[in-house]
Amino acid sequence: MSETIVYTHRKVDKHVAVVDMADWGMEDYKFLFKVVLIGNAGVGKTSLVKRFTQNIFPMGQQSTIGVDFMIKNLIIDGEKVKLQIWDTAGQERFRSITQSYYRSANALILVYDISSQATFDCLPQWLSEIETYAGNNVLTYLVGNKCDKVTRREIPREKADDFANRHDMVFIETSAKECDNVDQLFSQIAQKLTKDANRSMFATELPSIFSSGSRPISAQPLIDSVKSRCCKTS
Ligand SMILES: Nc1nc2c(ncn2[C@@H]2O[C@H](COP(=O)(O)OP(=O)(O)OP(=O)(O)O)[C@@H](O)[C@H]2O)c(=O)[nH]1
Repeated sequence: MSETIVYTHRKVDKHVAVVDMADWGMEDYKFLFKVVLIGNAGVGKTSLVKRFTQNIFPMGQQSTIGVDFMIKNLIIDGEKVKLQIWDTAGQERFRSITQSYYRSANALILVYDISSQATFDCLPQWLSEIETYAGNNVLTYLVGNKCDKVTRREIPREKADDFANRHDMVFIETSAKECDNVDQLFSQIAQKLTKDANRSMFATELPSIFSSGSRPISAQPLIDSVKSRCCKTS
């Protein structure tokens, strides 16, 4: 497992910019969110992460061994947010290692390959893994990757959309190769998590530890600590 910090700077839309580490101090951010990618081997998890974090699509990508992680900084509506992106191995033999990363995830990205029926057929198994190992309120996205393979499509978009709706997931199709919807995927997740974390803070009227110069917050422990305080005082 290795931590890689990558330097890129671009604007995704009027709300979100992916920014260079050099612009911030290491501890200078409001929220830290953990995002974990899961799904069968070869669906393109590593390629999605590399496209988002480094804006590259390396040919001949090696299979992931265990887990890998990357950090990316974003500015969401003026707030500094750090995404810790965990890329897990799809191969069955790593399953017991990768399962241990679900619990602390703020968001899960479940990936299949739109040109492979087999990867879509495995989704119920992945959902049962999520149910067993992830937290209750984890934000889950279903991602149909390789949407550039138009003539080899095996899963109609509507079928996947329907599956996602039935299982309370947000659905999006991407192409790591063609850079389709990849920034949108990660920035939508970061925006939703930021909104939810801000809402939780506001609802519980936390003291003003978030004013400038405050220490960074890892979103899940923050929300947990807010909940436990509420219980004590009520
Ligand atoms: N056409 C096309 N090929 C892709 C795309 N994304 C990934 N690939 C290819 O699919 C293969 C597998 O990609 P990976 O990113 O290694 O897949 P993975 O899900 O990380 O695989 P594991 O690490 O084994 O779990 C590679 O040959 C990639 O080049 C895509 O969007 N379009």
